[in-house]
Amino acid sequence: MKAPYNIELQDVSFQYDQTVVLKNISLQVKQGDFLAVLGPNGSGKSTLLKIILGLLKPSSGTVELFGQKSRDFKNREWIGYVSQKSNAFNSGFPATVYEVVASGLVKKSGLFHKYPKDLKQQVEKALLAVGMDDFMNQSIGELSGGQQQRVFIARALIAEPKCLILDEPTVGIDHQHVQSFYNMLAELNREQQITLILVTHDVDTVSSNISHVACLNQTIHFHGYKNDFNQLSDEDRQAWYGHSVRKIHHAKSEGSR
Ligand SMILES: Nc1ncnc2c1ncn2[C@@H]1O[C@H](COP(=O)(O)OP(=O)(O)OP(=O)(O)O)[C@@H](O)[C@H]1O
Repeated sequence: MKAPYNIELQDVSFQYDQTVVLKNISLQVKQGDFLAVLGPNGSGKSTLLKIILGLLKPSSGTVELFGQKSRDFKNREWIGYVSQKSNAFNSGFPATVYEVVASGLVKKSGLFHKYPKDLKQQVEKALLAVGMDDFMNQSIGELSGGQQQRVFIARALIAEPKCLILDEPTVGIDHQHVQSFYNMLAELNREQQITLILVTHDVDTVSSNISHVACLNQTIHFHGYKNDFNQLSDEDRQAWYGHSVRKIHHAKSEGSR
Protein backbone atom coordinates (compact mmCIF):
# COMPACT_ATOMS: atom_id res chain seq x y z
CA MET A 1 0.00 0.00 0.00
CA LYS A 2 1.19 3.50 -0.81
CA ALA A 3 2.41 5.43 2.25
CA PRO A 4 0.14 8.36 3.11
CA TYR A 5 1.41 11.87 2.56
CA ASN A 6 3.11 13.51 5.54
CA ILE A 7 0.87 16.50 4.91
CA GLU A 8 -2.20 16.74 2.72
CA LEU A 9 -4.34 19.86 2.51
CA GLN A 10 -7.50 19.85 0.48
CA ASP A 11 -9.32 23.02 -0.43
CA VAL A 12 -8.21 24.79 2.73
CA SER A 13 -9.33 28.39 3.23
CA PHE A 14 -8.70 30.61 6.22
CA GLN A 15 -9.76 34.06 7.32
CA TYR A 16 -8.95 36.30 10.28
CA ASP A 17 -12.29 38.00 11.05
CA GLN A 18 -13.38 39.32 7.65
CA THR A 19 -9.95 39.12 5.96
CA VAL A 20 -9.42 36.12 3.72
CA VAL A 21 -5.76 35.06 4.03
CA LEU A 22 -5.76 31.62 2.37
CA LYS A 23 -8.08 30.47 -0.39
CA ASN A 24 -8.60 26.93 -1.69
CA ILE A 25 -5.17 25.60 -0.82
CA SER A 26 -4.49 22.03 -1.90
CA LEU A 27 -0.99 20.75 -1.19
CA GLN A 28 0.63 17.37 -0.69
CA VAL A 29 4.03 16.77 0.84
CA LYS A 30 5.47 13.25 0.83
CA GLN A 31 8.20 11.68 2.97
CA GLY A 32 11.63 12.94 1.91
CA ASP A 33 10.47 16.05 0.04
CA PHE A 34 12.49 19.22 0.56
CA LEU A 35 9.93 21.91 -0.17
CA ALA A 36 10.61 25.64 -0.32
CA VAL A 37 7.51 27.79 0.23
CA LEU A 38 7.90 31.15 -1.48
CA GLY A 39 5.67 34.19 -1.38
CA PRO A 40 5.72 37.94 -0.85
CA ASN A 41 5.23 39.51 2.59
CA GLY A 42 1.73 38.98 3.92
CA SER A 43 0.95 36.20 1.41
CA GLY A 44 -0.11 33.76 4.14
CA LYS A 45 3.03 31.63 4.57
CA SER A 46 3.12 31.71 8.39
CA THR A 47 -0.64 31.22 8.53
CA LEU A 48 -0.28 28.12 6.33
CA LEU A 49 2.40 26.72 8.67
CA LYS A 50 0.17 27.37 11.71
CA ILE A 51 -2.64 25.44 10.04
CA ILE A 52 -0.30 22.51 9.32
CA LEU A 53 0.92 22.60 12.94
CA GLY A 54 -2.66 22.56 14.24
CA LEU A 55 -2.32 26.01 15.85
CA LEU A 56 -5.07 27.44 13.64
CA LYS A 57 -8.17 25.71 12.37
CA PRO A 58 -9.08 26.22 8.71
CA SER A 59 -12.34 28.06 7.97
CA SER A 60 -13.04 25.30 5.43
CA GLY A 61 -11.27 22.35 3.82
CA THR A 62 -9.39 19.40 5.34
CA VAL A 63 -5.91 18.85 6.74
CA GLU A 64 -4.49 15.33 7.03
CA LEU A 65 -1.19 14.51 8.73
CA PHE A 66 0.36 11.12 8.06
CA GLY A 67 -3.01 9.90 6.76
CA GLN A 68 -5.04 11.05 9.78
CA LYS A 69 -7.38 13.99 10.17
CA SER A 70 -5.42 16.77 11.88
CA ARG A 71 -7.80 16.91 14.86
CA ASP A 72 -7.29 13.16 15.52
CA PHE A 73 -3.52 13.22 14.98
CA LYS A 74 -1.74 12.30 18.21
CA ASN A 75 1.91 12.05 17.11
CA ARG A 76 2.62 15.77 17.12
CA GLU A 77 6.32 15.07 17.82
CA TRP A 78 6.58 13.70 14.27
CA ILE A 79 6.40 17.28 13.06
CA GLY A 80 9.17 19.56 14.36
CA TYR A 81 9.06 23.33 14.08
CA VAL A 82 11.80 25.96 14.12
CA SER A 83 10.65 29.56 13.96
CA GLN A 84 12.54 32.59 12.67
CA LYS A 85 12.63 34.03 16.18
CA SER A 86 14.36 31.05 17.76
CA ASN A 87 17.79 32.58 17.50
CA ALA A 88 17.06 35.74 19.47
CA PHE A 89 18.76 34.95 22.79
CA ASN A 90 21.00 37.62 24.23
CA SER A 91 24.34 36.87 25.83
CA GLY A 92 22.95 36.76 29.40
CA PHE A 93 20.37 34.04 28.72
CA PRO A 94 20.88 31.43 31.47
CA ALA A 95 20.86 28.14 29.53
CA THR A 96 23.51 25.96 27.98
CA VAL A 97 23.31 24.43 24.53
CA TYR A 98 22.88 21.06 26.27
CA GLU A 99 19.84 22.31 28.23
CA VAL A 100 18.22 23.88 25.18
CA VAL A 101 18.57 20.69 23.11
CA ALA A 102 17.41 18.41 25.98
CA SER A 103 14.27 20.56 26.39
CA GLY A 104 13.22 19.35 22.94
CA LEU A 105 12.32 16.02 24.52
CA VAL A 106 9.46 17.57 26.51
CA LYS A 107 7.20 17.33 23.48
CA LYS A 108 7.98 13.63 23.16
CA SER A 109 8.06 12.51 26.78
CA GLY A 110 5.74 15.10 28.39
CA LEU A 111 6.64 17.80 30.87
CA PHE A 112 6.71 15.55 33.95
CA HIS A 113 8.23 12.46 32.39
CA LYS A 114 11.77 11.54 33.29
CA TYR A 115 14.50 12.21 30.79
CA PRO A 116 15.96 9.02 29.28
CA LYS A 117 19.16 7.50 30.73
CA ASP A 118 21.03 8.09 27.49
CA LEU A 119 20.06 11.79 27.36
CA LYS A 120 23.66 12.93 26.93
CA GLN A 121 24.17 10.63 23.93
CA GLN A 122 20.89 11.82 22.40
CA VAL A 123 21.89 15.46 22.81
CA GLU A 124 25.33 14.70 21.31
CA LYS A 125 23.79 12.89 18.34
CA ALA A 126 21.40 15.78 17.62
CA LEU A 127 24.20 18.34 17.90
CA LEU A 128 26.48 16.25 15.67
CA ALA A 129 23.79 16.24 12.96
CA VAL A 130 23.88 20.04 12.84
CA GLY A 131 27.67 20.37 13.25
CA MET A 132 27.45 21.84 16.78
CA ASP A 133 28.77 18.98 18.94
CA ASP A 134 31.74 21.06 20.12
CA PHE A 135 29.43 23.64 21.73
CA MET A 136 27.46 21.43 24.12
CA ASN A 137 28.49 23.16 27.35
CA GLN A 138 28.50 26.69 26.03
CA SER A 139 25.90 29.27 26.99
CA ILE A 140 23.31 29.63 24.21
CA GLY A 141 23.47 33.45 24.35
CA GLU A 142 27.18 33.44 23.47
CA LEU A 143 26.59 31.85 20.07
CA SER A 144 26.06 33.63 16.76
CA GLY A 145 22.59 33.77 15.20
CA GLY A 146 23.45 30.94 12.79
CA GLN A 147 24.88 28.76 15.56
CA GLN A 148 21.79 29.36 17.72
CA GLN A 149 19.56 28.39 14.83
CA ARG A 150 21.51 25.13 14.39
CA VAL A 151 21.04 24.42 18.11
CA PHE A 152 17.29 24.95 17.71
CA ILE A 153 17.24 22.50 14.85
CA ALA A 154 19.06 20.00 17.12
CA ARG A 155 16.36 20.71 19.74
CA ALA A 156 13.73 19.74 17.17
CA LEU A 157 15.75 16.71 15.99
CA ILE A 158 16.07 15.14 19.44
CA ALA A 159 12.34 14.33 19.32
CA GLU A 160 13.08 12.36 16.10
CA PRO A 161 10.62 14.14 13.82
CA LYS A 162 9.74 12.71 10.43
CA CYS A 163 9.10 16.20 9.14
CA LEU A 164 10.69 19.52 10.06
CA ILE A 165 9.07 22.88 9.34
CA LEU A 166 11.30 25.95 9.29
CA ASP A 167 9.93 29.50 9.05
CA GLU A 168 12.63 31.70 7.51
CA PRO A 169 15.41 30.08 9.54
CA THR A 170 18.19 32.16 8.00
CA VAL A 171 16.94 35.49 9.35
CA GLY A 172 19.85 36.76 11.45
CA ILE A 173 22.45 34.46 9.85
CA ASP A 174 25.45 36.13 8.18
CA HIS A 175 25.22 35.95 4.43
CA GLN A 176 28.43 33.92 4.09
CA HIS A 177 27.05 31.20 6.40
CA VAL A 178 23.65 30.81 4.76
CA GLN A 179 24.76 28.31 2.09
CA SER A 180 26.47 26.01 4.61
CA PHE A 181 23.30 26.20 6.74
CA TYR A 182 21.21 25.02 3.78
CA ASN A 183 23.80 22.32 3.00
CA MET A 184 23.38 21.05 6.56
CA LEU A 185 19.58 20.89 6.05
CA ALA A 186 20.08 19.05 2.76
CA GLU A 187 22.24 16.47 4.52
CA LEU A 188 19.50 15.85 7.12
CA ASN A 189 17.03 15.47 4.29
CA ARG A 190 19.26 13.11 2.31
CA GLU A 191 20.75 10.99 5.08
CA GLN A 192 17.83 10.79 7.51
CA GLN A 193 15.04 11.15 4.94
CA ILE A 194 13.51 13.93 7.06
CA THR A 195 10.89 15.85 5.13
CA LEU A 196 11.71 19.57 5.14
CA ILE A 197 9.31 22.44 4.62
CA LEU A 198 11.12 25.74 4.49
CA VAL A 199 9.59 29.20 4.23
CA THR A 200 12.21 31.37 2.61
CA HIS A 201 12.91 34.43 0.52
CA ASP A 202 16.31 32.98 -0.34
CA VAL A 203 15.36 30.90 -3.33
CA ASP A 204 18.61 31.57 -5.15
CA THR A 205 20.78 30.28 -2.33
CA VAL A 206 18.67 27.27 -1.40
CA SER A 207 17.86 26.17 -4.92
CA SER A 208 20.66 23.60 -5.27
CA ASN A 209 19.32 21.77 -2.19
CA ILE A 210 15.52 21.68 -2.52
CA SER A 211 13.39 19.18 -4.46
CA HIS A 212 10.08 21.08 -4.68
CA VAL A 213 8.77 24.62 -4.71
CA ALA A 214 5.36 25.97 -3.70
CA CYS A 215 4.49 29.56 -4.60
CA LEU A 216 1.89 31.07 -2.30
CA ASN A 217 0.01 34.31 -2.54
CA GLN A 218 -3.32 33.71 -0.83
CA THR A 219 -3.64 30.62 -3.00
CA ILE A 220 -1.07 28.18 -4.42
CA HIS A 221 0.09 29.52 -7.78
CA PHE A 222 2.62 26.76 -8.41
CA HIS A 223 3.59 23.54 -6.69
CA GLY A 224 5.96 21.10 -8.29
CA TYR A 225 9.53 20.04 -8.90
CA LYS A 226 12.16 22.72 -8.66
CA ASN A 227 13.20 22.15 -12.27
CA ASP A 228 9.66 22.87 -13.46
CA PHE A 229 9.66 26.01 -11.33
CA ASN A 230 12.90 27.06 -13.03
CA GLN A 231 11.17 26.77 -16.42
CA LEU A 232 8.51 29.34 -15.48
CA SER A 233 8.78 32.60 -17.39
CA ASP A 234 9.50 35.89 -15.64
CA GLU A 235 5.95 36.97 -16.51
CA ASP A 236 4.48 33.89 -14.77
CA ARG A 237 6.48 34.65 -11.64
CA GLN A 238 5.65 38.32 -11.63
CA ALA A 239 1.96 37.53 -12.01
CA TRP A 240 1.78 35.74 -8.68
CA TYR A 241 4.58 37.49 -6.82
CA GLY A 242 3.45 41.02 -7.62
CA HIS A 243 6.91 42.19 -8.69
CA SER A 244 9.87 40.78 -10.56
CA VAL A 245 11.59 37.71 -9.11
CA ARG A 246 15.14 36.75 -9.98
CA LYS A 247 15.61 33.54 -11.93
CA ILE A 248 17.67 30.75 -10.41
CA HIS A 249 20.90 29.88 -12.17
CA HIS A 250 22.76 27.02 -10.58
CA ALA A 251 25.34 25.03 -12.47
CA LYS A 252 25.01 22.22 -9.90
CA SER A 253 21.20 21.82 -9.99
CA GLU A 254 20.65 18.49 -11.64
CA GLY A 255 17.75 16.00 -11.85
CA SER A 256 14.73 16.79 -9.72
CA ARG A 257 16.80 17.92 -6.71
N1 LIG B 1 -3.55 37.37 14.17
C1 LIG B 1 -3.91 38.02 13.05
N2 LIG B 1 -5.07 38.73 12.98
C2 LIG B 1 -5.43 39.37 11.86
N3 LIG B 1 -4.71 39.34 10.71
C3 LIG B 1 -3.55 38.63 10.71
C4 LIG B 1 -3.08 37.95 11.88
N4 LIG B 1 -1.91 37.34 11.59
C5 LIG B 1 -1.65 37.64 10.30
N5 LIG B 1 -2.63 38.42 9.77
C6 LIG B 1 -2.71 38.90 8.38
O1 LIG B 1 -2.76 37.79 7.52
C7 LIG B 1 -2.01 38.01 6.35
C8 LIG B 1 -1.01 36.88 6.15
O2 LIG B 1 -0.05 36.92 7.22
P1 LIG B 1 1.14 35.86 7.33
O3 LIG B 1 1.91 36.22 8.54
O4 LIG B 1 0.58 34.49 7.25
O5 LIG B 1 1.96 36.18 6.00
P2 LIG B 1 3.46 35.81 5.62
O6 LIG B 1 3.45 35.41 4.19
O7 LIG B 1 4.00 34.81 6.60
O8 LIG B 1 4.19 37.21 5.78
P3 LIG B 1 5.75 37.57 6.04
O9 LIG B 1 6.53 37.07 4.85
O10 LIG B 1 5.73 39.07 6.13
O11 LIG B 1 6.16 36.90 7.34
C9 LIG B 1 -1.39 39.38 6.49
O12 LIG B 1 -2.18 40.30 5.79
C10 LIG B 1 -1.45 39.65 7.98
O13 LIG B 1 -1.56 41.02 8.23
